[in-house]
Amino acid sequence: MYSSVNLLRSLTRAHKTIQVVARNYSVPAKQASVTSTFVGALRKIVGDQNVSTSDAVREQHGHDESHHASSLPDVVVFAESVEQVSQVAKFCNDNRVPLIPFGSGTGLEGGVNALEGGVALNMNKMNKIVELNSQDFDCTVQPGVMRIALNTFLRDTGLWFPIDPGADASICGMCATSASGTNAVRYGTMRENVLNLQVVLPDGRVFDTAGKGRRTKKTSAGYNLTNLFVGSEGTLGIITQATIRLYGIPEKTIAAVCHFNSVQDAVDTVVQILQCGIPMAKLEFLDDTAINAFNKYSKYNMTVANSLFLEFHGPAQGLEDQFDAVKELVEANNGFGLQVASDVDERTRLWKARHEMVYACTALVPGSRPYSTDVCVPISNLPEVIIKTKEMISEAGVQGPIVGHVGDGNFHVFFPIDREDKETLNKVTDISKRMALLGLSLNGTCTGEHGIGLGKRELLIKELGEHGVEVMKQVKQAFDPNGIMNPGKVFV
Ligand SMILES: Cc1cc2c(cc1C)N(C[C@H](O)[C@H](O)[C@H](O)COP(=O)(O)OP(=O)(O)OC[C@H]1O[C@@H](n3cnc4c(N)ncnc43)[C@H](O)[C@@H]1O)c1[nH]c(=O)[nH]c(=O)c1N2
Ligand SMILES: CC(C)CC(=O)C(=O)O
Ligand SMILES: [Mn+2]
Repeated sequence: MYSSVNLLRSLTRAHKTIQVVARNYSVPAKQASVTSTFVGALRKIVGDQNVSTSDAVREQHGHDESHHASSLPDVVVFAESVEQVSQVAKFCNDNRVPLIPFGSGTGLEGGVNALEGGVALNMNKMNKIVELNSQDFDCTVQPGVMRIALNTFLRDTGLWFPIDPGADASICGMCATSASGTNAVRYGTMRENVLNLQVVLPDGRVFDTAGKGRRTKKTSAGYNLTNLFVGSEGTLGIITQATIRLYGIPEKTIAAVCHFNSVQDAVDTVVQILQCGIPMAKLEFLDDTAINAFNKYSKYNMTVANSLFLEFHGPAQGLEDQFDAVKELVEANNGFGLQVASDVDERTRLWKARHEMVYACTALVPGSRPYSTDVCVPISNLPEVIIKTKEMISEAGVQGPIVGHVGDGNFHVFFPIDREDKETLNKVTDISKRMALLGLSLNGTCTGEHGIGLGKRELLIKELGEHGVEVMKQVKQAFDPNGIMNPGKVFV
């Protein structure tokens, strides 16, 4: 094990030595193929039962939930301990074989697709909750712990972990993609909620990004290595443990929906709610097309219009006042049909249906897969991007329901795509690119929460500029000089 300070020193040294070569950085080609000898050696490290070369298992690990075509790893390894992860990483590194960390495969940008083959590393067997510090509002989990299992475990403690990408993803996979979801407007994203990460580097070194055992809410101790790994998409190292923040389960929750004739009115309402300092837990936008898909798939009969789904969290006393203030703002902006979810079951049903929107949208085109977009802009620019996006969708004559984490200025179009339908695929790819460029021209980002993966590598250059990407590549070179970690992702 290495201390973080040693690691920082070695990175600084590495940085000095790579200054010249980094400009010519490119992911080195795979130098060794995965031979039976190589697989045999992996079996020795993790045991026979934890290595699979079967087609079914490789297929399961060669894709995520996105539209990107599968690319299968040569072999799948199931690790049972950090020591095994370290040995597997070092062995792949020594043999220059690609290593792709696999969480639960729910990503939306092709993050786990094994573009150059190699080893998919599945850590689902490492699924212990290592430590719960309820008085400090934090807990530490292994990489196989899933967010729903964590919240089930926490329920009786009065605490919860609010970051909620619709899918039941692994917490460490959520760290790797810097995930968020519907609660980010109140509780932040993974970036604000990770206190420490245990990481295995490709050369087998193990270190804790904030120092072993540290779990403070704040620190000014040097570079923020924790946030370097949040959003690193498996390209720097393997996250084998995460220490995350927890929150008290709110005493009372109110969910509500309301409707608007224009996108501008809906967004103005949201901006005014935030300006009033009302601490909303969820502020979600669904356009009329999305409500239509929502009604069909989840058997609702909601008014088909641009809509806001809202949720309030807080002490019972005072929450009704917050609701009344929001009601006034909705009405002042020509909103209508404000309705509260009648009970807990109805509230759960509403949010389940919202999280299942991706399936509601793919149900519009039988046999399709979702092609999702993820533009995020400063909220005042949101109406312009959404309105222009709706024009692009309608001009192209494709289906494209829109949902948005509007309180964060983040929205998605879910295009249901039949991959054989090349004409629609081309149109959608074109709209998706134009939307992202429009977002970038309005001070936004091409991805608020799904990551760069495969689909947004060119856009990353436009977003950060040549020097920004070059610096990122230098960081990558320092951690992963042989380019074995998830090659072909993030960078072109
Ligand atoms: C229906 C639905 C709805 C949503 C979403 C998905 C789906 C299917 N998502 C996407 C979600 O964020 C994403 O699925 C998870 O963050 C990824 O977690 P997995 O465990 O599935 O990682 P997955 O296995 O998909 O891997 C994702 C990336 O992380 C890397 N990785 C995984 N585990 C790692 C580890 N231990 N160490 C290092 N690298 C690792 C992988 O190599 C890959 O590059 C989302 N997201 C969001 O932010 N907001 C949302 O609203 C939604 N909504
Ligand atoms: C398929 C995605 C667009 C899912 C997502 O991020 C969401 O529903 O908010
Ligand atoms: Mn989302």
